[in-house]
Amino acid sequence: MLRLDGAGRAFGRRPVFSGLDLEVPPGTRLLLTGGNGTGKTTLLRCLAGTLALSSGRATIAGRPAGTPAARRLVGIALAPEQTLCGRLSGHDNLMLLARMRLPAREAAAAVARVEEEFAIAEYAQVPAQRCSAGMRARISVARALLGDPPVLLLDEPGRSLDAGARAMFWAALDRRPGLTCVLASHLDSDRVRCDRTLAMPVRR
Ligand SMILES: Nc1ncnc2c1ncn2[C@@H]1O[C@H](COP(=O)(O)OP(=O)(O)OP(=O)(O)O)[C@@H](O)[C@H]1O
Repeated sequence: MLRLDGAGRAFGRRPVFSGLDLEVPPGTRLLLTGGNGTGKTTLLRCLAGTLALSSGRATIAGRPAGTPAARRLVGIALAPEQTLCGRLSGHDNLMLLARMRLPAREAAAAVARVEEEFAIAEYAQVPAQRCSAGMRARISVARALLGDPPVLLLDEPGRSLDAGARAMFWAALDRRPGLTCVLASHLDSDRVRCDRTLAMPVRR
């Protein structure tokens, strides 16, 4: 479902990773681990297509990462507390993406479903800029699931979530067994929820 062939990314002359080969079969949950600055976010951004690789190739179901065909297959929550439109309510943030991803007649039902899954309803009408970091993270992760994309890319989804919200997150993933998921996390509790681990190498 997701593939890297000799993938590398550098900033200036400084490589973050290089020569990375990876194959993630459909339905796999891959955990990215590694200390601060080892390149987890950079790799996720290259898979999402918001950052280009410096070398090699990344594909989503055979489509080059970043192309419209690949982006349509991917749900993204890369900075879960920061990527909402602050002036819009959580509900309107969700509706905005639902309308882009789904036929108009399906958008409201899809939003209602994720609002229920993440218990968002009670603050769904509050502007996102007045929500707490954890509330915004819930909305962002819920948003990534809209339209049931086959691939999910998540950067530390549990960082701001309380224990209950983390349980909701994993339950939502368990309800979607075919989903291919790559997530970066520093939490030991996430390791047992994933099938495979990729430890980003430390560079000096
Ligand atoms: N836009 C950028 N310009 C220059 N260097 C960058 C840029 N973005 C990231 N880097 C560098 O790339 C390296 C990897 O950063 P990245 O954010 O991918 O690490 P990470 O593993 O996600 O870290 P953390 O666990 O702290 O979130 C770091 O050395 C960082 O300074």
